[in-house]
Parts: sequence; C-alpha cells; structure tokens
Amino acid sequence: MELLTAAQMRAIEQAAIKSGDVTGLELMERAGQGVVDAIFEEWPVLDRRGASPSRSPGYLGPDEEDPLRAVVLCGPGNNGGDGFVVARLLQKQGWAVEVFLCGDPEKLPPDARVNYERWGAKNEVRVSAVDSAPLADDFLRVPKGIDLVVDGVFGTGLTRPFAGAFSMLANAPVRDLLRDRGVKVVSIDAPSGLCADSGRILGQAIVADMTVTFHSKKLGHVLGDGPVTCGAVRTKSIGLETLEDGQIVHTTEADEVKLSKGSVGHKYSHGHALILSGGAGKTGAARLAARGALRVGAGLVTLGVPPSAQMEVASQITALMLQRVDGADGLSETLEDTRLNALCLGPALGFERARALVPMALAARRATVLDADALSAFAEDPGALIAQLHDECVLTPHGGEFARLFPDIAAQMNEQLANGPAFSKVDATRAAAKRAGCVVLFKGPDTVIAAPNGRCVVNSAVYERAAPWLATAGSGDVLAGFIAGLLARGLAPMQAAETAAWLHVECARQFGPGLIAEDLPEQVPEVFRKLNI
Ligand SMILES: NC(=O)C1=CN([C@@H]2O[C@H](COP(=O)(O)OP(=O)(O)OC[C@H]3O[C@@H](n4cnc5c(N)ncnc54)[C@H](OP(=O)(O)O)[C@@H]3O)[C@@H](O)[C@H]2O)[C@@H](O)CC1
Ligand SMILES: [K+]
Repeated sequence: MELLTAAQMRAIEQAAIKSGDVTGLELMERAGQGVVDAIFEEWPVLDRRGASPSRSPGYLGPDEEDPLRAVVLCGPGNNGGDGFVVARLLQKQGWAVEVFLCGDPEKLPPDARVNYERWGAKNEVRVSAVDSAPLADDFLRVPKGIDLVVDGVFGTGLTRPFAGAFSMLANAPVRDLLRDRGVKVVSIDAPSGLCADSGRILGQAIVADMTVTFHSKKLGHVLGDGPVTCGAVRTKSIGLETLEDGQIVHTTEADEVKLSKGSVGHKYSHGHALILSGGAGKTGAARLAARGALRVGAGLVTLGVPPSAQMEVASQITALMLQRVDGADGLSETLEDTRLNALCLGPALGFERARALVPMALAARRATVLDADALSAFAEDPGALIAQLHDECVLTPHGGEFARLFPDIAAQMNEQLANGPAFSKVDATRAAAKRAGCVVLFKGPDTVIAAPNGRCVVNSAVYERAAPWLATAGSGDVLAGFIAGLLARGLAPMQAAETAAWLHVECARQFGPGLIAEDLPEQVPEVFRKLNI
C-alpha cells in the first residue's frame, strides 16, 4: 500500500482533471459520497436508507418526525467543499443538517463555491471569519440531540496552526461532551489541525472517531499523532489512477515485504551471523538478538563474548555457538572466517567495547546491523562513525539514538511548528539514510525505514496492527537480531530491515498482551506457518 504526501495527491488529482477524464467538481462529489458511504458502513444505525415506516414502532413516531441530525463544519478550501457535498447528501437521506462555514464565501475555491451555493440556495449557512473567536457558544447549543459532527475545516491544505473559529472542537472538554452524548465525529480527509504530510499537530487538532480519506492514505494518517487523532481511517476510491509507483510504502501485509515461500524459509537455511555481546551481567540483550537471528532462519549464529562473560553465556545458551571475542584484535581474528556474513553490534555492548569493535566490524565490510550502544557510543563525533559506514549497513536508532547521530535532522523534526507542511519522520529518515549512505530504520510505533536511494517504508504498529505491548524492554534487541538473521540469509539490507520490522510487529500481535521480549523470537515459527512459508 502506498502512502502519499499532500503534494503527490494534488498532482494525481490535477493529472486526472487535465486528462479530461473527470472534473474537479465530480471528484468533490465522489469524495463527499465516499464520506457518506463510510459513515453508513461504520455505523449502520445511522443508515436509514430504505427504512420503511414499519421499522420504527408506531409509538416512537415515524423516522420522518425524528430525523438524524448532523452539524457540518466547513473551512475555506476544498475540504470545506467536500463538507457542503456531505451536508447535501445527508439531507437527501432525510437528515436534519446544520452547516457552519469559517471563511469568506466569496473567496472559496471554485468547486467549493459551487457546492456552497447549491447548499445555500435552500438552506442557511452560518458564516464566521476564519480567525474569529471560537463559535463555541453557538456550537455548543447545537449538540443537544445531534448524532454526527462532520469536520470539513482543513484537509491536506493546512498551512498553519489550527486556531480561531471551529478549533473549539479540538478542546478536550468539548470533545468529551460530544463523546458523552454519543455524537460521532467524522473528519474529511484529515482531522483539522493534523498535518497530512507528517502526522504532526499544528496548534491543536480535532480528535475524530473516523477519518475518511480518498484514493490512498496520506503519510499523516500513520505517522506521529495521526493514529490518535484520526480514529479509524477509511480510504475511499474516487476513481483516480496512481501516477507512478510511489516511493513510500506502507507495509501491513506479508506480500508488501515480499515474504513468500523460500524467501526466509528454513529448508535451505544458510548464512552465519555473529552477534557481539557485552561483558558479564550484560549479555542478555545479545542473547535475545541471537535467538531472533536464529529463529528467522540464519543457518548458524555465534555470540561473540568477552572473556569475562564466557561462563555466563555458556550456561545460558542452546542452539547458539559461542566465540571468545576480546577487543578489536579478537574481532579481527574472528572475522578471518569469511563465512561470518552478517554482524550485529549494539545491544548492551557497552560504549567502550563499541568504540573498539565497531570500526573493526565496519572495516570488514560484512552486512552489519548497528543498534543501541554501537550508535550512542559515537554521540560526541557522529561524523566519525558515519564516515566508516558502508552500503551493507543497517542502523536501527530509536528517537534518542537518532538525535545523537543526526542532531540537526532531529532538531528539524522536533522544532515548534509555525507553518506546514511539516518536516516528517519520513523526511528525517530519508535525510539520515542519504547522509549515512546506508539503510536507516528509525524505530517507534511508526517505524520508518529508508534507503539512500530514496525508497522508504513505513511499518506502523497502529490501527488494526496496534501492538502497544511491543514497547517492552529488549524488544529492540530482538529486532536487531531479526535483521542480522535475514542479512545472514542473504537478504539485501533494505529488504532485511523491512521484513524484520514487519515480522517484529506480527510476532507481537501473534503473542498478544503480556508479551516480554523473550517471547518474540518464539512466535516466528507460528507467523511463518500462517504464511505457509
Ligand atoms: N486533492 C484531491 O485530489 C482532492 C481533494 N479534495 C479535498 O480538498 C482538500 C484539499 O483542499 P485545499 O487544497 O483547498 O485545502 P484545505 O485543506 O481545504 O484548506 C485550504 C484553505 O485553508 C486555509 N488554511 C490552511 N491552514 C489554515 C489555518 N491554520 N487557519 C486558517 N486557514 C488556513 C488556506 O489558506 P492559505 O494557506 O491559502 O492562506 C486555504 O484557504 C482535501 O483535503 C480534500 O478534502 C477532494 O475534494 C477530492 C480530491
Ligand atoms: K478535515
């Protein structure tokens, strides 16, 4: 599945209009229809199409006398235009609809203007200036007895913080009031205030029960605050064609990470991963990574341990091999064995050991995962680490590690926002991959993976794939091990990272709540079995 930026979506729309296949007005009509269809699909109780009077008991009165009620909030752009269409279509179904517009009707873009006038010909529109004080009083009088609020204030055209008229809907007390009254809030395309490119909130954002978007999901639906503001996201086709293969892929299904029979199966397992461990008392993380590497199908997995930890590790492992690796010279010696084709350094490695081993590992030019301490140990001079990286590397930073390695990029991502579209985690990860010259996997519930060539994948554990229990100690170590194991199996760095991130979430979902990191590798066989791998 492809994720689009607002600019890409506009380009797709413009190409369709230019080709003469469709007009902007038709697209707006389809968008509005898509929203109404999604509402009825999501909440069938709101769908009274085809309801016969016999459906409601006589003593409650016929539906005509007891219409469903909606408030539609329209903004000054085409998102508002969609709102006017939704208002008209709901009214056609017998709903009582009140429409508010924030903005100057004279300045509406042409298609939105047409729909404003179609609605306004027979109905009232309550108009307020864009930057006026909240319409709170007016609005709060309305919700008594309403069933639905439609947010058509801002969509992909949000350019600055959401304030002024209508922003009261983003206030927690108002939202709570609506929720208590059972009022559903539906956002058109994106919750107003959410930047569709970054999933960052500009000012404040409406929290919707459902967001209906068109053609394809936008980045903002899955990144950052997107999942907490969008509610459920439904994507409706409006008859547009995708222009070219998108560069940002949303991995939710196995076929998106190209997992198929033979791709990671055990039958022809091969490869030999070396996982470097920290000292005594610090070996658990590397053991977790090693177990992960083994479970995803590396033929052999060796733990490289310093002398102080040899006894500890020897007593704890089965199916893994143990090799004494004492400092850079020891690693150099170990790597004389060219069958060791994938390395993993970082989990609880310790800064000192990391500074000694990482340069040696990188000089050996094997496929290499650098995680945790292998990244943080170079915080004082990230440039020195970056200069040694090569295109067979995969870096797996979480937010803190990312900021240590790429402080300027992180600062851009975290700066207070005055304007949109905002610099996103996708932008940040791509910039980092370009600078590092290798694959960067930026962890989080919205894991973003980028290659230096611009390919980018978002693997998010949100919505239907939510797995909050994955945020458990040691979970990242297992992920590093998964990647190392897949690299050992011969997958290219980007594919190894994409596949591992996907599997990681699947394993967490397979196990469910109560998960601890040790459980993750043990779910791999069941996940593979379900995929018939
Ligand atoms: N593209 C497609 O394929 C399709 C698009 N469709 C629909 O169109 C929507 C995009 O429409 P859009 O481009 O007109 O943007 P929209 O979100 O309505 O807002 C722009 C207006 O808001 C203003 N403004 C922005 N931020 C503000 C703020 N904080 N506070 C105050 N004002 C602010 C901004 O002002 P400006 O920045 O220009 O000064 C401008 O006037 C899209 O989400 C979808 O619903 C569908 O119909 C079908 C196909
Ligand atoms: K909206």
